[in-house]
Amino acid sequence: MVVLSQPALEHFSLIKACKPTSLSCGIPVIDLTDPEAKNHIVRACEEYGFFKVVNHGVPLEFMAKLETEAVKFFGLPQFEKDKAGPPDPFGYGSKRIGPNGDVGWIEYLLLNTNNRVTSNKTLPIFGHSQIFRSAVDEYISAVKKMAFEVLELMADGLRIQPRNVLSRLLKDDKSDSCFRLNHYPPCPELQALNGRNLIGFGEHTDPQIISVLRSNNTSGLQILLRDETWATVPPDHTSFFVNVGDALQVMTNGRFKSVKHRVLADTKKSRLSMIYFGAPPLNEKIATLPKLVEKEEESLYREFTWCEYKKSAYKSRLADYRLGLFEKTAAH
Ligand SMILES: C=C1C[C@]23C[C@@]1(O)CC[C@H]2[C@@]12CC[C@H](O)[C@@](C)(C(=O)O1)[C@H]2[C@@H]3C(=O)O
Ligand SMILES: O=C(O)CCC(=O)C(=O)O
Ligand SMILES: [Fe+2]
Repeated sequence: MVVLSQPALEHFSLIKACKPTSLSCGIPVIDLTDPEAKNHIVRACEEYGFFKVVNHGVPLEFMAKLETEAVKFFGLPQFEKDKAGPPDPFGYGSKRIGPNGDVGWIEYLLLNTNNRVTSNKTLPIFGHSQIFRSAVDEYISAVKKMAFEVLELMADGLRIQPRNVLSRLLKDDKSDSCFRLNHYPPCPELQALNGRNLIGFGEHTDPQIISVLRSNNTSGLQILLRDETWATVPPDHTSFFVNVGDALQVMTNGRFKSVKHRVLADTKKSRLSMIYFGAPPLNEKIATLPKLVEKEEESLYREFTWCEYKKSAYKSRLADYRLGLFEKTAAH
């Protein structure tokens, strides 16, 4: 990522620094080995749409290996990284997020989680390093397994059967899940911008079912609480953070809320994050789970396919409320 002089920062979103609450004690922590995990997960999804996962079973070695390889990739000369772009839909991107004018202090790699060979960007990304490719594969398969377990515990907690009602969507060979590596370089120029913060990744909800995030020990991630205040999530490089996505909000008829989140840039330290976005197959219908409504009419959302939702999401700006178009009360 090319480092910019201070006037160039004007192109990026700056926000008035507010004192965010630190949620160190408040964020729900789910221990996957706790027999009560299923109930804690449901409560966390209802109250925050977000939780931290410990005792997750993913080897720390997989996380560390992928982090090392990603740092190497983002450390390559700009012209090398650009060979792997643009991210349409997969590949390397810098500063621009999505197709509709959003920008951030970020560079990233977007990858699919199935059939990675189909992309002609694969060579510039992995051509130099089989180690990077296998670190990505190893990490994704371990995190997927953990995501399936979280979704099965969620179904148990919601008392829905079969317990794979959610996990089967991510397990499907045609699942449209994707994977993202984000690098937020330090931004020393920020120090001069008194009382302002630079946006690394603007506020948004994730469109998928769940997102599973792991980062290095640099802070930056914030979530929006029910009282509309931003809370800083203390980083923990050994744990995972799970977001409820829009599709899960619909499947639970709004009982679980997709969490609004954003990332602020740091003056001195790089942030590196890796996120698995668990999505259903493109042709899958997204609708409230029958066990969670008495009659279909009680569903707040009309039925749609993941493909329809995704198309609509990619026409929106990051901060837009994307589910609005799919609410039954919406005029369309
Ligand atoms: C502005 C956009 C970027 C995004 C596609 C979108 O039009 C709206 C949703 C954005 C988001 C957020 C979660 C994931 O990071 C992502 C890959 C996704 O599926 O939806 C991004 C999209 C992106 O960066 O292309
Ligand atoms: O990089 C992060 O910490 C979060 C990024 C994010 O929310 C996303 O990629 O959707
Ligand atoms: Fe996100």
